[in-house]
Amino acid sequence: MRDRAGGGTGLSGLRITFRYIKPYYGLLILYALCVLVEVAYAAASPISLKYLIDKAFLPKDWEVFWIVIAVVAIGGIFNIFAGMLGDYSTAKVGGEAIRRYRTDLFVHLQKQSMPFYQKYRIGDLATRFSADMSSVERLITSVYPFLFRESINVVISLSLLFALEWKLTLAVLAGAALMIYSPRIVQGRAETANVRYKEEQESFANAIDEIAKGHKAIINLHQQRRLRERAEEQIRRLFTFGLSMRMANSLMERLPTTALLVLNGTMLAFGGYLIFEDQMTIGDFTAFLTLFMAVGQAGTNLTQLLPIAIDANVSFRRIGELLAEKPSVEEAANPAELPAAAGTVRMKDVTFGYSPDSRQLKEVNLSIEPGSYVAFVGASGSGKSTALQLLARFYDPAAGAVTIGGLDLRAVSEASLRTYASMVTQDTFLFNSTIRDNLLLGNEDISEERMRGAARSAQVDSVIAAWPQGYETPVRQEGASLSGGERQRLALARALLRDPQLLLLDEATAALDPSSEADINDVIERMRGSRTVVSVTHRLGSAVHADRIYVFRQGEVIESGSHSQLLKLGGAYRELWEKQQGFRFSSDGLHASVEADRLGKLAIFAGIEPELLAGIASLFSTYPCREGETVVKQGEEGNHFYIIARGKFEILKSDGAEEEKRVAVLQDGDCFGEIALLRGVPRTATVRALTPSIVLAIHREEFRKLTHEHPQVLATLEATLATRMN
Ligand SMILES: Nc1ncnc2c1ncn2[C@@H]1O[C@H](COP(=O)(O)OP(=O)(O)OP(=O)(O)O)[C@@H](O)[C@H]1O
Repeated sequence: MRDRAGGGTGLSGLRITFRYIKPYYGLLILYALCVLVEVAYAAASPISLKYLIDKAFLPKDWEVFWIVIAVVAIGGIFNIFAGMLGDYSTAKVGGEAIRRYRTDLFVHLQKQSMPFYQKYRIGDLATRFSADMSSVERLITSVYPFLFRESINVVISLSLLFALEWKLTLAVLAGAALMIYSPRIVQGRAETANVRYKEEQESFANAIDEIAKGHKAIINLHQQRRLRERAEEQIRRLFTFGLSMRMANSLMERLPTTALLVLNGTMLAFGGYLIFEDQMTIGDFTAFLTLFMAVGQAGTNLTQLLPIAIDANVSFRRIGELLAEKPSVEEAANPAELPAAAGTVRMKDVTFGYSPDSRQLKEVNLSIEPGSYVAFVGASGSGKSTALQLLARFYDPAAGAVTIGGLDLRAVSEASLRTYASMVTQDTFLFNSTIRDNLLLGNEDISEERMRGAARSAQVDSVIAAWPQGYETPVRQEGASLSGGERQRLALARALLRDPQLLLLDEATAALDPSSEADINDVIERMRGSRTVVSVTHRLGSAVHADRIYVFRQGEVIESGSHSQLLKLGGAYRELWEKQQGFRFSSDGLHASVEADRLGKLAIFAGIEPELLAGIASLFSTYPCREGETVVKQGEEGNHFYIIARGKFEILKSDGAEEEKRVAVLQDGDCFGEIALLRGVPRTATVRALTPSIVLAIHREEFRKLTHEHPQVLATLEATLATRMN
């Protein structure tokens, strides 16, 4: 749990407020003057009573009567104007202060690097910008001005009370200490309840964000009930914390009111005694009583501000926590500009970890010539995307350096790097605007022809043209209304429009069908010579024509060279390559088949004669899977064996009570569910598609028919699986 409230009475909030209102000192002085007028008038009114009673009513003096009435009326007019002017000053100063505070927070958030956005979830940030900012706004625009005015009011009224009757005032003051200190008894409890309530609000906002973003997966996995129960539990906690916060707040407000009642009694009794003893006139007593009522009311008002001040102070701390975060990737004090001309991109002995005690890249060295096409390949989790993100300076290396044209990226200005390099990430983000706006990103200088040219290169122009609103089609839910392939192509078109020297592609064609993928690979290859392209891909077919391929394994570059050089080397690349061979696809990618030779390379079919393998190959059917689709569910009986012809799947395990945990990622050429060929046992894990994928599947019954005629196949399979399990 973060930032649990300690003590504190809002001093840090006061200091921050002062910093933000300081530039408006002219308006602040005006406000102070207006308050003086208002307070003086409020204090003078009870005194006028003393004169009315003692000098006008009792002696029946009309002249004094009219003078007092005239003074009160003229003062009242001044008072109204002073009030209006004071309200304007506070609204203006408070509004400006909160505007600058909000902007500072927004700018600060924009400067943050990836770790910040991994630490704070959307609900955390949204709550601090909305609920917490509103609390602070209320404090600055209403509470502080009120506090200032009422404090002056109390001071002036108290001085007058002393002047009227010091003994009675002293007696009253002793009781007032009760009023001031009583709320402190519950202040700590109120603060803790307030922090808990806000944290719960934050976590509920995160839950709403999750159900909005993951609605498809939730329906698909039939998780509505589990999430509803979780939400009910959160709402219940909101209720409980809200109740204890409100009870603590109301106790804080009631204690001073109770103390005020005791004070009233004291004053009446002691005041009565002074009148009986002729130490006080009736006029003095009436004026004293009226003034005392005003002071008492002001004191009560002040104590009633306490819950609001506590609430705002907690909010100040929560916003302050964000403002204290330092970006892990910072711009140099005097940054250099990357030249427009392309330079060699290098990684020199780069070591990097997402956390201080982990190493996702270990002493990586690579060199990418200007205008070349380079591919990063390797198993899932080997560090390809991490290396690409360091080339885009989303992170800085822990050791070593990333350079472009000899300039260390840490010394380069962010603006020039973003113009020089553009990245298409795996998780395409689209703004909730139109398709056109998503492509142009506000750059109105780009002609219609250029925009369409980029869309054509990314194979998305004809798709957009087929939509009724064409380029004006609105994008909703950050692109969730579009298919994964459409999003990926739009992201590529957007990157091409920026015309970067260095194009960084992270699995940019993973969600596309084979023919669109081939078309985009053509476009990328045609860029060779004019643009440097670095492409992360797990599909080696896309890397065949690369000038240089870097093979990653566990954060290290273990091989590099051209496709033919790496095949000749006969190492990890060759092994990966062979795993991905032996599949045929229709151009729309809806149908696939596997060759008998390829089946023979799977451990479970090793040693089976080629004719029988051909028979087994013909039994496989094609299953295209949508992104997020669950192919195998943990606990359900399995009756299919699967080979991934194209795509990426995650293997998830859960021990029942806990959330599912990813234990592996499988991709092109991998297989799963072998045991289902022999018997129907519950699946030990869930398998879910990470990208649109194609799997080949064979049903146990189909396989059984074949093994009836050829029992040796079953015997081979039994033997292989038995060896694996031992
Ligand atoms: N933001 C992150 N925080 C912590 N660990 C991460 C983060 N991103 C990636 N990793 C871990 O770093 C390692 C390398 O991941 P990376 O994404 O670079 O691999 P990859 O080869 O690109 O794999 P894939 O093709 O599946 O994306 C993996 O173990 C991954 O779990």
